[in-house]
Amino acid sequence: MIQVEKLTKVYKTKTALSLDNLSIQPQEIIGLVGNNGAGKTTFLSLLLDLIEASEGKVEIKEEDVSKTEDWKKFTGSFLDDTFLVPFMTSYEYLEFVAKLHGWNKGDLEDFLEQTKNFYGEDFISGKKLIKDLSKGNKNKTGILGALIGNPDLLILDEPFANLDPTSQQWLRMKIQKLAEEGVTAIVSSHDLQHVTGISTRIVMLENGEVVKDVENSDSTLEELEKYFGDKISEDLI
Ligand SMILES: Nc1ncnc2c1ncn2[C@@H]1O[C@H](COP(=O)(O)OP(=O)(O)OP(=O)(O)O)[C@@H](O)[C@H]1O
Repeated sequence: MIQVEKLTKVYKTKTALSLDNLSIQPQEIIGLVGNNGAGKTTFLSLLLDLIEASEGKVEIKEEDVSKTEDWKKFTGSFLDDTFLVPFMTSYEYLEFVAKLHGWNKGDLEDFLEQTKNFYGEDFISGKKLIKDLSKGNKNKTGILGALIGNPDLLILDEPFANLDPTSQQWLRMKIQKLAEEGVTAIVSSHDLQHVTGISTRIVMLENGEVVKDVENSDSTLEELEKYFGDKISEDLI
């Protein structure tokens, strides 16, 4: 599904990302982990051609993302608020995204019925503009937008942040169900419980490099907690 070749992003003198080769197969759920500044968002932004690589390339279904547009039709993503339109209501935004995917009003209504356990509180049909929503409801709007169009590839940056417990659970179940149906997902998260709860594979970044790339197993959560915990010096607490 995704092939990354010698991908580098340098900001002035800072190398934010330096990946050798990385292949992601269909139906994998990649959990992307790493401390603040590790390069997760930079990686996801390069996958989505939102920033220009200093070197190397990303191919999605054998198409160079920086040279073609076709991959955008089957890729759903939400990285941050910049994906949203602040002066629209959530419904207007989702209607706009639905139209881009060729959905009619009925398709959108069916989708909103299907996802109502996720957005729970009925902010979708309210008059509040996106700019005035809570962080969690902004995130819900963006995640719903990423799911519209039945993507083959789903890319989400910190999707569990600011979500209520019901929405977090729903999203975990949804991502796993989508993978069973053939979707490939890349999900970055600082929440090790969530990320190990859904992923088939964990990719860990540190200083822009892959320092761990392992199949997710019963022991992975404990190993990750130890890895990150070991960075703490007890005498500095
Ligand atoms: N536009 C930019 N200009 C300069 N440096 C940047 C820019 N964007 C990111 N960086 C730097 O690149 C490095 C990787 O940042 P990135 O946002 O990808 O990390 P991250 O793993 O997503 O972090 P977090 O968990 O805090 O979201 C950091 O050192 C960051 O300061």
